[in-house]
Amino acid sequence: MLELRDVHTYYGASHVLQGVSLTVGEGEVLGILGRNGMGKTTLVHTIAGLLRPRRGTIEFRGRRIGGAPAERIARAGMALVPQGHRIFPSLTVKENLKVAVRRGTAPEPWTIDDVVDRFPVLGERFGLSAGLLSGGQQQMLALGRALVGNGSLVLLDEPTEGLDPQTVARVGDVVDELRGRGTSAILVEQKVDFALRRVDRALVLERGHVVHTTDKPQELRTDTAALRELLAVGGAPSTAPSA
Ligand SMILES: Nc1ncnc2c1ncn2[C@@H]1O[C@H](COP(=O)(O)OP(=O)(O)OP(=O)(O)O)[C@@H](O)[C@H]1O
Repeated sequence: MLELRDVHTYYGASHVLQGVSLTVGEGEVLGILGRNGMGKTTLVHTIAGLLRPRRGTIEFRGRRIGGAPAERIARAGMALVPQGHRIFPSLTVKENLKVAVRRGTAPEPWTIDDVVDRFPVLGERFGLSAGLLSGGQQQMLALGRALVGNGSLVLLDEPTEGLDPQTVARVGDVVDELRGRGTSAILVEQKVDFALRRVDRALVLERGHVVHTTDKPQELRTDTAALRELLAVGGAPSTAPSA
């Protein structure tokens, strides 16, 4: 589905991704963990085509996409839920969803009704300008927009950031459902326990390098010593069991 080989990304002279290699298989959910500023968003933006890698190759569904424009990558079946819920504030909730709908390549397509069913508050605010939604509601809308885009790979960049626990649980259900529907995903999360509960594999980024990978995320979840070493967490709120 997705393969990165030795990808390097810079901001000007600042060398942020320093040779990242990873794969995401068909229907697989990969977790990306790491402390603040370690390059997670840079990695997701490089995959989605918002940043151009200076070296290395990226293949998506058998095609080289490294350096391709974001629109082309989106059309090829990749959907991004950006950090900081980017939506169209002057469009209504309904319009935001409608303009995002694609037949796409998802194994089991999502409809606007599916999104409203999972996040009823969006249905209640259907005719409202999206800019008037709360931050959490905008995040649900951003996720909904990615879902109805029906890509075969969904990139979720901290989809639970700033959400109340009940909404975090709903987002968790949606991630589980994506996985159940056979859609591949990359889940970037600060909530380590939330992520490790629902990914098939996980990697840890540290200063632009992959310093750890596991295909047994459940084992890492309970290995507090390893978590402390890799992520400097342990007993911190982000590792507390979550839905
Ligand atoms: N537009 C930019 N220009 C220059 N440097 C940047 C830019 N965006 C990010 N960086 C730097 O790149 C590094 C990686 O940032 P990135 O946002 O990818 O990390 P992150 O792991 O996603 O962190 P967070 O969890 O805080 O979002 C940081 O040192 C950051 O300061």
